[in-house]
Amino acid sequence: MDWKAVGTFQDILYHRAEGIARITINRPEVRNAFRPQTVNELMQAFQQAHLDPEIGVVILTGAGDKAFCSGGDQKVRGDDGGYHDAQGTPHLNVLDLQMQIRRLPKPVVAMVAGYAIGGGHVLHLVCDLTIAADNARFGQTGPRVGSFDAGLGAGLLARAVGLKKAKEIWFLCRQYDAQEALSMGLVNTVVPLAQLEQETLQWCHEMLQHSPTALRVLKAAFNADTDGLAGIQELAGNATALYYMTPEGQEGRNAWLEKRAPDFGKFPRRP
Ligand SMILES: CC(C)(COP(=O)(O)OP(=O)(O)OC[C@H]1O[C@@H](n2cnc3c(N)ncnc32)[C@H](O)[C@@H]1OP(=O)(O)O)[C@@H](O)C(=O)NCCC(=O)NCCSC(=O)CCC(=O)c1ccccc1C(=O)O
Repeated sequence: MDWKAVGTFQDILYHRAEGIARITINRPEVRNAFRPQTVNELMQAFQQAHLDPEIGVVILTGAGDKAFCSGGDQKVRGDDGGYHDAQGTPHLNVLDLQMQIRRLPKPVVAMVAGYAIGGGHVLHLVCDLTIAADNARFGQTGPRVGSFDAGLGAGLLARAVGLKKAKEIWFLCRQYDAQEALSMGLVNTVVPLAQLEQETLQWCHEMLQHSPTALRVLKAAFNADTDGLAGIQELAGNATALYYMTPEGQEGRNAWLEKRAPDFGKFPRRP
């Protein structure tokens, strides 16, 4: 793959090639923990991938082979309700990033080598697919380090692995290896570390062969019940976009622009 770097970031890397965007958390010295700067840059990169018509699939990964992401950077966690940015302002913006990944109308694949822990574990969870290296380790640490994600981190985990297992993961704060993660339905496949990128790209290329609209609507459908009315809004937005592409939808707009009554009678009432 002839990856091309895009943009200038401090905490992440953004590459694109052959219809795939690869977004890398680039703080290996702290096992790719995220601070507000990291989350802001991730949100910029995901927005770029969202708007880029040449991108059909997005990979989220971490730099190096020791960690995908170790969650919120505990060294900048303040006492005032969040993680401090360079100005000392507290943030909890990883929740916006989680929703942005879910609302991005293209498949997002977590490519996990090493630790996916704490908020980093939730990040892989909110991705559509997870390809794990055989050295991957998964777990939540919140109750041990004075934190919890009672939103998607709890609810989505329960949907993925079942309620009892999700409670075990959160209440005991154990770590699980890649094979255990596979057997509980937390990841899609496990491959030797040396084959991680190749395997992930293979999955991406397979998805790129398929109808982008079908993948887009399916993703919205899979998220709709978990996200409640906001999920239905996302799913329904696809219906509106498709309706705008029909002569029937266009007749309403054209009639209004032409200052005449719309003629919807010519459109069939399909059974
Ligand atoms: C990940 C480990 C298991 C890796 O262990 P190991 O390989 O032995 O490496 P270490 O020697 O421990 O670490 C190397 C180096 O990295 C630093 N580091 C590791 N993780 C972090 C981190 N999360 N923050 C800051 N720094 C980190 C470590 O200190 C070392 O550096 P030194 O200079 O040598 O000290 C292990 O490292 C580990 O267990 N890490 C901590 C995992 C953890 O507990 N993460 C935080 C969980 S809480 C969270 O993620 C918040 C989620 C959240 O953001 C959120 C949740 C709900 C609502 C809102 C929000 C929100 O928006 O904030």
